Amino acid sequence: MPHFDLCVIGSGSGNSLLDERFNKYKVALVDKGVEGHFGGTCLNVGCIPTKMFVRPADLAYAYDEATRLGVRLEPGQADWDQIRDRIFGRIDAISSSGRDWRIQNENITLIEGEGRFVGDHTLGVAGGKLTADRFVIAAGSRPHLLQVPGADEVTVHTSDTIMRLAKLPRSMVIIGGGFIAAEFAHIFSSFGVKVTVVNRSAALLRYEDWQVSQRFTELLSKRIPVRLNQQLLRLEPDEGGVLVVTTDAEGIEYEYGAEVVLNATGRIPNGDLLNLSATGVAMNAFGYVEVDDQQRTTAEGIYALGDVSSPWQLKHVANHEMRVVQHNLLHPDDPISTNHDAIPHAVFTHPQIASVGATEQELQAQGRDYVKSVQDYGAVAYGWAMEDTEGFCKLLACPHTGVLLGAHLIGEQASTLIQPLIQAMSTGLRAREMARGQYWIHPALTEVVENALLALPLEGYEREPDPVDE
Ligand SMILES: Cc1cc2nc3c(=O)[nH]c(=O)nc-3n(C[C@H](O)[C@H](O)[C@H](O)COP(=O)(O)OP(=O)(O)OC[C@H]3O[C@@H](n4cnc5c(N)ncnc54)[C@H](O)[C@@H]3O)c2cc1C
Ligand SMILES: NC(=O)c1ccc[n+]([C@@H]2O[C@H](COP(=O)([O-])OP(=O)(O)OC[C@H]3O[C@@H](n4cnc5c(N)ncnc54)[C@H](O)[C@@H]3O)[C@@H](O)[C@H]2O)c1
Repeated sequence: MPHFDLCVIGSGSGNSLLDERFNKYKVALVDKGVEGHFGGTCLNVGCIPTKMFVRPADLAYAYDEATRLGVRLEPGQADWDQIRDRIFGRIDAISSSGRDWRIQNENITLIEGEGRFVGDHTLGVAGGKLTADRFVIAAGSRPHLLQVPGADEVTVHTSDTIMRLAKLPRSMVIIGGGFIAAEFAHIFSSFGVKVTVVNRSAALLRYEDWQVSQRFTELLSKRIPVRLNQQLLRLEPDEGGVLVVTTDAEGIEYEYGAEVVLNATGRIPNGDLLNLSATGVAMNAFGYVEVDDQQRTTAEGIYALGDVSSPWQLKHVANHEMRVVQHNLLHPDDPISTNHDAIPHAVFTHPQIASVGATEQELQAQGRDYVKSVQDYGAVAYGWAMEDTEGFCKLLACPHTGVLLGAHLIGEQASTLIQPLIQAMSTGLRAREMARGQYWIHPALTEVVENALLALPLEGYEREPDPVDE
């Protein structure tokens, strides 16, 4: 049985861990692949391809905005084959050169297969077994599969398969109302597909701040049919596609037919498939591998990181945890801890959404003192240029200290505009010092952030009058 200094399970963030500082270690990298590809979710079926589809979708959808601003463009025609092949032509090449590089590394043995613990520090994989002094479990998560009658009898796509469709369908039902549903609803409807979103709860993106969730639900509902409060009953084959059958709270049944169905009902951490108890690694009640602030599991010498142990299920969180594990493996006598404060996220739909810190409903549930401000994009000069009627920046702060508690944006470039607010929350910079301690470029869209900061009704500060002539 081969023995290694270190075994890493998963070629996503786990693969990034193995830089040249690990050259002195004998390493096994075990990976079962995502849809047959090396390199994990983000590269192959996650962040990167989705955003590469969002960009052409934004351009196709810009036709609407251009018309509103007096520019006559032709309605967008998406060349699906060209877009898909351009995106995966680039991504698949990165994945396969990453795999080739690992095969060439003298100190690393790439073992392609599904690993499962069979004993203490012992992994069964590819028909054999290996042992290692240390393990890093970076096994990620997988799409939650629908457990309703008929789900096995029809083709149900997930984010793993939907981006490689052979042709653009005429119609699509998306089941779910979270990140993946929001992003693909924008992508496919911009490309001319008749999309219907069918969601179980009463609002889309319901974990966002309530005002953002409400605004997004309203905006997407103006664009495409959005059906809320729908309990999924069954799936049936239908002429040329699939019939999605649901029921509402009154028990009335509804049928939604489409050429293609996309299941976007969440992701499940992969720890349950690893037989972790064989090596003494515990999972929590939500199915995540239990880790402490140094990313150590309950078993000596075994670390976990990313989606398998992290409820945020975000790539920048997986990367941060990877760097902590990397340091702690290399410097066991001087370990560092993860910092899970002020974790931001963005949803790359239309309009974009970005958020950091607490939502208003969370602050209310915690019974915390807070003040808020909500500034419309349309109230600043760049927002006038855009004739924007949709976007806003909402800030929540401690009324006594001015420390920011949460920031939530919906609108153009929200994922970029939020960065100074993330920095303020990470460094403890207070709202008034942030607003008045630096220049804000005029008339950039960032003025919406400046104005939201100044509009917070903080103790000890008078509200500045709104500028009348800038
Ligand atoms: C459609 C989509 C869009 C996303 N967009 C964003 C975004 O815009 N921004 C963002 O921050 N996050 C986004 N995410 C989330 C992000 O992709 C994940 O949080 C991140 O990739 C998790 O990285 P990881 O290293 O934990 O796991 P992964 O990258 O999933 O790597 C896990 C690897 O382990 C392998 N594996 C699993 N079990 C075993 C086993 N038993 N034996 C051997 N190998 C195994 C898998 O095959 C896989 O290669 C998106 C996710 C999806 C699905
Ligand atoms: N931009 C990003 O950062 C990004 C993009 C995509 C995915 N991700 C990550 O991937 C994770 C998974 O995304 P997701 O959208 O699948 O999950 P999610 O948890 O965001 O949303 C799941 C949705 O499915 C609904 N749902 C669950 N079961 C259902 C059922 N039986 N019938 C109808 N609706 C049902 C839920 O109400 C919810 O709206 C996200 O949590 C996120 O961390 C991130």
